[in-house]
Amino acid sequence: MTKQVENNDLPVVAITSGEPAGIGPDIILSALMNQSFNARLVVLADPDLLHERAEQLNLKPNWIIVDTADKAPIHQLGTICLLPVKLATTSQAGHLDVANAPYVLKTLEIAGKGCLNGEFDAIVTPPVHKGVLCETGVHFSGHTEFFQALCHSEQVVMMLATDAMKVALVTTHLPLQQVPQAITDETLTRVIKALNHDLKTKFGIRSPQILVCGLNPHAGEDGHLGMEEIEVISPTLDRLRSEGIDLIGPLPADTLFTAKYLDHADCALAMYHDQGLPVLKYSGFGNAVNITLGLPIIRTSVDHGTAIDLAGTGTANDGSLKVAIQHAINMANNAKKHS
Ligand SMILES: NC(=O)c1ccc[n+]([C@@H]2O[C@H](COP(=O)([O-])OP(=O)(O)OC[C@H]3O[C@@H](n4cnc5c(N)ncnc54)[C@H](O)[C@@H]3O)[C@@H](O)[C@H]2O)c1
Ligand SMILES: N[C@H](C(=O)O)[C@H](O)COP(=O)(O)O
Repeated sequence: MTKQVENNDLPVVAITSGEPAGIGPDIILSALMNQSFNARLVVLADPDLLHERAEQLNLKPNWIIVDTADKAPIHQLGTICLLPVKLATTSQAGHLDVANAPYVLKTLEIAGKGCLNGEFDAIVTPPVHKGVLCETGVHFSGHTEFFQALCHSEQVVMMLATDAMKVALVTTHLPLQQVPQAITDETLTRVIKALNHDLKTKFGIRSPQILVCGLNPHAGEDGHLGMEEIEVISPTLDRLRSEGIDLIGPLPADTLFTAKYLDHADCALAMYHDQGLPVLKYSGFGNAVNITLGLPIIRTSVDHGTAIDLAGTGTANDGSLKVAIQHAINMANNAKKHS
């Protein structure tokens, strides 16, 4: 009886399979066989895909198949609990096939809707291949934007985190050419408010200090190297400071990511994807988590892509997936405590 109560108290975490031809299946198998998690983990995948990849990698997990998430047991080392979703066609490691794009999207949809209706407490997403999903004719920018649309969230924020630093982005998967127009007072305000809110609520930081990058080299060099800092970023930061948010910047991005600043702040906010993420990945690739802030649900992911070149070889590092699963569990436990 006691056991039953404990079981039901633990969060149910959906883990999607990601791109079936990539390393998603490999790292799911390896992470769940090598680390135990105090949660009920449900992998949304085609059982044949996982069985075949396990065979290819010479792994022999104990399989549990459930038809509903509530039947998922507490994770045990070496056990994989599957909620079946059928592939459209057999998938071969290392060979992308657009025919399986609807399968990938289906797993995300089941996870997202299941989280919204309370079936799952959190979602962890191994990597998808954006290019092959776009080949269906429907543009797919990333999980971040997919779950934003699914949850009808006005503003989401992509944040990647290691033990050493957190880096959030104002714009996400946007062509570089479109970035300057996207840095508006309205967007910056929404992003900073969502970031500040979630640093408090999801990370328990009472008064977060956020370092904000400039957009241009040397934060515009007093307008000689670009006007966005003077015309948009500084006035927005000044207004938000007057509302009580602890913001430093805009700082030149090339020196913001140094101990002098990072040691005293809680998060860095970069204006675009490749301004912030290379620094984070250089410092912690393989051990970072990607968290979508601003959603009504909990969603974490890995810090790497599909690594098609490594699928089925047994050489993919599962470190980031383990971190992503643990973060999802922590956040779900935290949310349960405060609900
Ligand atoms: N969370 C996600 O869904 C996610 C994240 C990043 C990239 N992607 C997508 O993945 C696809 C491929 O992207 P990419 O080639 O730019 O990046 P990638 O991360 O797949 O590969 C970059 C390099 O890192 C290596 N690598 C990646 N993950 C590794 C791991 N776990 N262990 C060891 N080595 C690893 C690869 O072999 C490759 O050399 C793209 O479609 C991209 O959009 C998805
Ligand atoms: N920008 C992420 C990264 O570089 O790691 C990655 O593309 C995943 O993004 P989504 O979580 O939106 O799929």
